[in-house]
Amino acid sequence: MENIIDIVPLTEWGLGFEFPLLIAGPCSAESEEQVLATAKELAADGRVKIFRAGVWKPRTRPGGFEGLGEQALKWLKRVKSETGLSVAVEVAMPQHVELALEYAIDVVWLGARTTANPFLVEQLAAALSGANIPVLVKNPVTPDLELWIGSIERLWRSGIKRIAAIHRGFHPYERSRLRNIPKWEIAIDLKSRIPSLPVICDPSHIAGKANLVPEIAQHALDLSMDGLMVEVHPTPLQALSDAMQQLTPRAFINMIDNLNFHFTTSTDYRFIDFLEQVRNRIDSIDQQIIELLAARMKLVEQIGEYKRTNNVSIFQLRRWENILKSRIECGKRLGLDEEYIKNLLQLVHKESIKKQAEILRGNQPNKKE
Ligand SMILES: C=C(O[C@@H]1C=C(C(=O)O)C=C[C@H]1O)C(=O)O
Repeated sequence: MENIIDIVPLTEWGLGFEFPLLIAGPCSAESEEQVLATAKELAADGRVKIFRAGVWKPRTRPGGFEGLGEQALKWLKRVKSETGLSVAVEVAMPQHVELALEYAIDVVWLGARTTANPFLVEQLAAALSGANIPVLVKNPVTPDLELWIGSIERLWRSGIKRIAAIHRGFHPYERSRLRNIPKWEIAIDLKSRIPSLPVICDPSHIAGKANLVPEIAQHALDLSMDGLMVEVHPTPLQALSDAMQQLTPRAFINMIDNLNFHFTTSTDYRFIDFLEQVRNRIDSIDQQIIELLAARMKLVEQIGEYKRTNNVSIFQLRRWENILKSRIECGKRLGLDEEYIKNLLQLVHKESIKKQAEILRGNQPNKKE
């Protein structure tokens, strides 16, 4: 991957954005009244900076409401002039980009199905390259970080420097409490891979149900996400798309009032001192964990040598079951989650099997083949 280091921070996008960036609006633009009423209520509150509305809707199955296209872009132009909000739409084809630019749309986003298609992203990147317009990139439907980064990279290579990612969760296949599996670790990994990239959370698509949206939005803020994109509709249950997950403007404003917006860090010297002291202790514990893992591996190697001499197989089911059971019980007594201990031990066991396999094949452990 090329080093993407020059993405413009949100606050310098020139559209009056503050941190965290709040984007809200209906899933789909359905009528001029619906669009304007929602935008006016959001604008009056003052915290939302971008009004979103889908005008081209890529539907999973044919026959659903596919958006009103150019007609709806005219309404968004009115939103802009009457409320001062910036306006954003999803684009999925180069023709969409052309029309969006013609109607002076301020920001566009690529949807989850588009991000997953490198040919399409390449075409969109070409269509957007001279436009000097910010582009938001939703994660692909599948939990594939490389594909997400690939789309961002394609846009960036075509000269777009105002880019943000939108984390909208991943397809769960089976029914779950949430509509999409968040897999927060992927959003965190993206942030570590491209530190200058703002990552915005879309709690509406992760939650799938209006009453779960605030919980997801709070979690995103707890993880230092740079903004929220939320679906807001004046009468959600009558919405032509995503009826279950949209909030009324009132409910949205209420949610924002009650969210805990954290600072990314603190300049208070007591906080800095405290953090440093505790982090020093964590550093020392991590050092000990690694030393203990190395000592454990030495013993595993001894067993491996002995198994080789005595022609005994590497994997020992009974012993492994006992280890899992006793360590999980021990962890539970100390307040540690069963799944956490299990995952950790599986990692340790996998590595010790690998080491013993090397020994059995006659290779020196640690020696490169
Ligand atoms: C080390 C051994 O070999 C394997 C590795 C184990 C471990 O890492 O603790 C446990 C059981 C075996 O599957 C052993 O037999 O004790």
